[in-house]
Amino acid sequence: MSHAWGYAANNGPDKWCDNFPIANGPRQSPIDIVPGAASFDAELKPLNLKYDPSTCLDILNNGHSFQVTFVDDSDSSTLTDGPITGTYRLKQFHFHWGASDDKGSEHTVDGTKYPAELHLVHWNTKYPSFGEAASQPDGLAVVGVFLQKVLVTDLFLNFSYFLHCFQGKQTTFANFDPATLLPGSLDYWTYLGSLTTPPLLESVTWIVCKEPISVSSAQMAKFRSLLFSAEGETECCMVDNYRPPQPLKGRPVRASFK
Ligand SMILES: NS(=O)(=O)c1ccc2c(c1)[C@H]1CCC[C@H]1[C@@H](c1ccc(O)cc1Cl)N2
Ligand SMILES: [Zn+2]
Repeated sequence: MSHAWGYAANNGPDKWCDNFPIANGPRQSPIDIVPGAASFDAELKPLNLKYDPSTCLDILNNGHSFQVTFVDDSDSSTLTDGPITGTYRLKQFHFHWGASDDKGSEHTVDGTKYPAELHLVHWNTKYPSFGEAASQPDGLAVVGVFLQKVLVTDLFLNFSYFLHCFQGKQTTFANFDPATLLPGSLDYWTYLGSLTTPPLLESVTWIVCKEPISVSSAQMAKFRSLLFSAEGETECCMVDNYRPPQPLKGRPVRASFK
């Protein structure tokens, strides 16, 4: 088994460089987005997200987050336009969140942390597979969406029923439409970065939506009831599974909106 990285003091983000030296690379993610320093680029196209709910496969607690995986052997669920060229296929989505509402997102906006962040992971179909694309500088495109706390929301994250999922637990999960997780406006910031967890590969075109989606405290509580630990291990709640912002190192951040 490769290195047991995690988010604890002994194996968390400050230690990842020991086994993954790219952690100190030139295009690491996440970053703090400073809207005032982003440049509006009129050439940026609107995002074109076409998701087919029937391609939803399963939901898995992978020990770092829970991810909903999609069938990606055809162009059923794709991302096109936006800052990218070509067609990227949806592979999975997952979240990062905090132990309390004052933290949890990976990207921050003028230093502001949101309680959680959704990542919709897509891979460039000019490569034969996700794994191959993940090692290419233009291989992946991840759409990031901030979650903000509201007292009452109609957003029902209907995968919450799987709740007490220990690490490695998997269950079938059909017909979930990820489009229900997108904000009303698809205005975005974009920059070249990396995976935010090991192997921290510098293969991601990041597309971070300006508008958050709403999540209730009940739904946040459900996220926080998940476990990092496997069955039989000492229970360890899955919280604070976020990497803090990394140095921009001179990278431009473009905005699709004025
Ligand atoms: N936060 S994030 O959006 O930057 C993000 C996006 C995709 C992936 C990761 C993190 C990490 C998380 C666990 C696996 C690893 C990666 C992967 C999966 C399976 C593989 O075969 C290879 C790799 Cl690299 N997938
Ligand atoms: Zn992520």
